[in-house]
Amino acid sequence: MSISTADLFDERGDELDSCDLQLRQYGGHAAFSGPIVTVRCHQDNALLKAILGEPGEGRVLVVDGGGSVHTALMGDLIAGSAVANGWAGVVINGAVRDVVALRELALGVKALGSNPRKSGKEGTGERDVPVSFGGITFQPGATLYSDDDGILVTRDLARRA
Ligand SMILES: O=C([O-])CC(=O)C(=O)O
Repeated sequence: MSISTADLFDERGDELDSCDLQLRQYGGHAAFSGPIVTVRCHQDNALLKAILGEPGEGRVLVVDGGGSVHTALMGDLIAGSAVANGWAGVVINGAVRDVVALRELALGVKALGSNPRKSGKEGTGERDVPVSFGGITFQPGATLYSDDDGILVTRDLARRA
């Protein structure tokens, strides 16, 4: 991504929502952007793993883990599969693990924190639904822009009409 989120907001702020949640950078790409895919899951990462095993086509997976940092929703193996499948980034309202390895990957990764404890593998959760955290809603298909300053998303077009 060539333009910073701050410059983008100055240019197009009326079309963008900014996420208030202060997520940390864990990936090798500090700046990333792309169309949003969503998943909601609580301490269970089977669905997230399946999605990141699909072709990413430059998209960004937004994961609403309900703010739980009790278990890690993604580690270096799942993140490595995201890189191999062409995902631009993963934004997690929850925790990651293998943080040293994540830093080396060609992927944007933002999360609340880290925890070495693994997640369940039951496949509970929902995909392709709007998810909300940090005071904004992430709609599947909207565009997300992320860098060291924060995260912007294009606003739901239906809501603006
Ligand atoms: O398998 C998991 O639960 C997450 C993980 O550690 C990885 O992606 O490497």
